[in-house]
Amino acid sequence: MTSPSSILLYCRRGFEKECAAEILVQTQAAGISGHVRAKENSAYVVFVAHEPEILANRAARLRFDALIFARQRIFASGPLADLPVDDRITPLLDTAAGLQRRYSTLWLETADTNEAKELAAFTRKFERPFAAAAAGLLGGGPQAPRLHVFFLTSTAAYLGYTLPDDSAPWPCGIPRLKLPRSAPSRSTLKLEEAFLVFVDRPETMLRPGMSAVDLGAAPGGWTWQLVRRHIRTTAVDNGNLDPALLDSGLVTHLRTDGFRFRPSRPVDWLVCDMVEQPSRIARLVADWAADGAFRYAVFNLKLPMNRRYEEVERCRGLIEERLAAQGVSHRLRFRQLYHDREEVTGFLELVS
Ligand SMILES: C[S@@+](CC[C@H](N)C(=O)[O-])C[C@H]1O[C@@H](n2cnc3c(N)ncnc32)[C@H](O)[C@@H]1O
Repeated sequence: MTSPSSILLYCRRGFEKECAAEILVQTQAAGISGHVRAKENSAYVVFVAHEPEILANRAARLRFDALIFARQRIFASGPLADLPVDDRITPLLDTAAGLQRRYSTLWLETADTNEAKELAAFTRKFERPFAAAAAGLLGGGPQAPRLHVFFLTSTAAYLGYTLPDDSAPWPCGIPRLKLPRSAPSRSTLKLEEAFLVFVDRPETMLRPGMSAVDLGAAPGGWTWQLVRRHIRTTAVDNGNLDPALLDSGLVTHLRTDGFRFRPSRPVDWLVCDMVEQPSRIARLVADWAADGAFRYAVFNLKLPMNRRYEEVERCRGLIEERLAAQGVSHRLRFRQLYHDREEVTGFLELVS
């Protein structure tokens, strides 16, 4: 078998620098030396390992969940350039057979840019003959690695694999969510995606009858997601809420300052989408957590234009430091969701 030479990461267009910085930090911590190729606005980044065997041996130390800006992370070979137009299949199959014995499924992908999307017609046409030729390699069962071919052009591609329990479960790392007709804002998709990404035990973590506070709730897209799950919600915002939410009987609207409000009793969920300095939001969440005022929190950090990775790490540090001082066990993660723009979403779970 051949070791993958690279780590291919998909990210939001314009966030290549952040994605590159974090994979360098993560690989360095794991003792994997290499360099990064990141072209501005390409929506992907490649970490090239100087010694592929070391990458293969230490890959398990690189948890996908720990990355913030990567939508997907693939252990890859390539790029395979100059694929012959009359037979792209043979070199791709040879490379796939060298990396893993069997795969569960095949995903043909491109970067999330308008230019790359023009390749979609090509990949759609190529998929069927390629899948037929790869049949012997596919069918490895749901836990087997997924085979990814990431086309840069119709004759150049990276080829690699993801492990189902340590990667994003969607092609291109993008969950295709439909905006529900009755939701009061597009923002609703951010919380829906956050639940998909962070909530690993929905039956216990999102139960009907639970309680929540939504800070910066108007017009109500996040509250809508909570109400949909029959969670009693205190929605805090000076702005107006969609009247249909109030009619649900599950929502109390308070026109007050989200930085001053505190519930009289701990709630199950704190969600927060106020437009404010990230460190101010991080301190607020840390304050609530230090008092045990929630079990789970989802909060959005609007990022400044510069030093975005550093800013998220600073916010992480603020929360970690505070909770360490209080001796509060917890799980803290950040992810730039597909529905996030110049922002990332945090998730904090207090562990009893
Ligand atoms: C991005 S919007 C929230 C959208 C909402 N999550 C949704 O899905 O419809 C930000 C909201 O935060 C509110 N906000 C900003 N600062 C606030 C504060 N200090 N207290 C309460 N609400 C605040 C604004 O009034 C605004 O409605």
